Amino acid sequence: MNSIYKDILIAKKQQKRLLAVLLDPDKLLAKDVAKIVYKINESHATHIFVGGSTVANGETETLVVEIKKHTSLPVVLFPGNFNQVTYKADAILFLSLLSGRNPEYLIEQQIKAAPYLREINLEIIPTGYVLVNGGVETAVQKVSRTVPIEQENTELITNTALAGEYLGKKLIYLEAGSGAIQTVRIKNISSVAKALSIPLIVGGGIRSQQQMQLAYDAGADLVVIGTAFENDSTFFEK
Ligand SMILES: CC(C)=CCC/C(C)=C/CC/C(C)=C/CC/C(C)=C/COP(=O)(O)OP(=O)(O)O
Ligand SMILES: O=P(O)(O)OC[C@@H](O)CO
Ligand SMILES: [Mg+2]
Repeated sequence: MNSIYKDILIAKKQQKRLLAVLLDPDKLLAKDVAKIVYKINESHATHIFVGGSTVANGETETLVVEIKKHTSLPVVLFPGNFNQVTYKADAILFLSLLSGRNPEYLIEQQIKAAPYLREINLEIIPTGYVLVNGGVETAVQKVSRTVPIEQENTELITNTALAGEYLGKKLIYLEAGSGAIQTVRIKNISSVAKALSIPLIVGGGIRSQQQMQLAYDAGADLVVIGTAFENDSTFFEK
């Protein structure tokens, strides 16, 4: 029970760098799953995240089932909506969008998911989700109808993440948004990492090994790669 979070904590303590590949049920065709997951197995990835900002009912479960046929990596839900919850995954990032002021994504979605989560045996990882300006209007921003925090406002970014920890979140996910032009600035990653004692996830717009290294060096415990691998399945071979 709760082994995925425990493993993240152990990795953090041992200063092991974690890497999640984000697979979007909206974009990945069932026929391509085996090939794609094979590439992930061959890479340094430690986790597979599954989720999207806009995913039709049932698509997430179908994809998770297909992924699990081909890997022993933990499959973690990263849902944009409560309709993406499925017991077929290993864990769920139980997100609350702390940077936004839309009650739907602060608490309503979580209330909608609760009765189903009660019935199933899915590891729940309370996660504070902090969206910063990635230089374009990203899908998360559009769907959630919230304003990201400006990257210049390191203090607000840091205090938001810290408030998440004090609220009892087990992880903070610092996000520039999928396909961001500007990744989360190093200054912001390091400021948040210094303030937190819980593990820090960083994602959004990371497109090179160098950007990954910089994020880890600044204090990210887990880096998420979505678009770069979506666009080039040889990304991790480089
Ligand atoms: C806890 C439960 C059940 C749901 C969480 C609901 C919340 C708070 C969501 C946060 C806001 C949100 C819409 C997050 C989306 C996260 C996500 C999966 C982003 C990936 O975006 P893509 O779908 O890859 O965007 P593109 O299609 O533009 O690449
Ligand atoms: O698709 P990219 O830009 O890699 O972003 C990954 C993830 O942080 C999006 O929520
Ligand atoms: Mg994406």
